[in-house]
Amino acid sequence: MYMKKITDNVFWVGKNDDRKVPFHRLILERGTTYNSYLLTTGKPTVIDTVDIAFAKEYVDNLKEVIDLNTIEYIVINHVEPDHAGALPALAARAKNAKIVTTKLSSELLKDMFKLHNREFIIVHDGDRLDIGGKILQFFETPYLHTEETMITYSIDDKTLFPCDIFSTHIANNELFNDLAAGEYIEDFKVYYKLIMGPHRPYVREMLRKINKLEIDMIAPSHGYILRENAHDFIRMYDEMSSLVDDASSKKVTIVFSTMTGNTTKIAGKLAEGLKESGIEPYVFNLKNSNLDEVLDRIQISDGVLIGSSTKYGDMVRNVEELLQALKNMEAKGKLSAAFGSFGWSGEGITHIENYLNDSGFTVINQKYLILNRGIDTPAFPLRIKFADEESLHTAYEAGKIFGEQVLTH
Ligand SMILES: Cc1cc2nc3c(=O)[nH]c(=O)nc-3n(C[C@H](O)[C@H](O)[C@H](O)COP(=O)(O)O)c2cc1C
Repeated sequence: MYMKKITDNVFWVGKNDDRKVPFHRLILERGTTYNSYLLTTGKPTVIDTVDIAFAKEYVDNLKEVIDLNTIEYIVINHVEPDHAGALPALAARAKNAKIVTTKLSSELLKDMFKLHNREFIIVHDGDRLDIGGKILQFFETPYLHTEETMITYSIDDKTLFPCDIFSTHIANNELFNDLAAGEYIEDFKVYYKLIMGPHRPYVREMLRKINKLEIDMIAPSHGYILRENAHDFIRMYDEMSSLVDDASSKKVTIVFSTMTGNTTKIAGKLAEGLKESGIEPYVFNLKNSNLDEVLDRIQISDGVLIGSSTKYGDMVRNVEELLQALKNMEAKGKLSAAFGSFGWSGEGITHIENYLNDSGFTVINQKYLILNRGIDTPAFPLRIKFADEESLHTAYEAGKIFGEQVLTH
């Protein structure tokens, strides 16, 4: 009863959780499943585990269907404890198993579950692993749903094990989408919107990777296994991640002041990042711009980036004049962020951010990005020490992130 066949030598060994599950400040009203898979090949392999709350039950069940000492590999696609939570319990019993995962994931798992003495196999995009009768291939899919995430593809079964991607939070015993007792497409879309939507560019990247694969079945970590019309679900992700808004209709203004040109370079990189996300920004160096013209432009913008280098613990004077003037503007709904070059303390950038907050702009900073995208990125306020090449690249990335926020706001 416990182990359910998916396809040749591939079994579901997960947990159906029909409680109202608290998760990411939501209550999953229809419950969920934690789908773990056992591949009974020459080198038996487990793909993902179950929620940490069910670790003991999971291992007790699994040992009834396989000698845990024979498990060769435990593939971990994503470290969150609703997937990897039973790893320590399983690894303690499956003593010969090597843990197959990405480099970042291995570091997180070691720290989170004290697995420092365990053998890991680190895989990179496109790497393959022979599990004795089947070949698995791995693809890094960062930020879907967190930075370390990857997906596993069984070449022989034409089956994708994408972990959170293509999941649905619905407790069920039917297992397959063609057997679903009730409606599930809406929940599938809601899941996308909440978990994948904030990482839209990464969804596009993932789709480019899997489009090259032959896929008959998608076996995610939550909800139904999609064996009927698997491609319809890929198409839905494609549609939902395509921008509804025309990027060219979104307006972003970059305004800055500089003493020796370093902040000019940062503004240039931000502009490049914005262009990459599809937005052509207006860029003003305050030294040779008309303030009224700058204000008019900000008035019609969806987002504004304001920068200054730090001069004697402050921003450059004309930036403060601009910020004073912005206090009278209807800023509600506009996104904004601060940036600038500094030498040792960088107070100017913090002063700019304070002004933006006080004026009613929605300020993009680490707190905003953690709460809205679930990632701990320090993209903004963008503080660059002088202007070396490496840190200028972070400005380019920050430009892309800002663009994405504007496009999806
Ligand atoms: C007159 C002067 C005052 C400065 N004061 C500070 C300061 O108080 N704190 C700081 O972090 N950097 C300070 N710096 C360093 C600059 O912020 C740093 O060189 C920065 O890269 C300059 O960027 P910019 O070329 O865009 O003006 C100062 C530099 C100058 C020339």
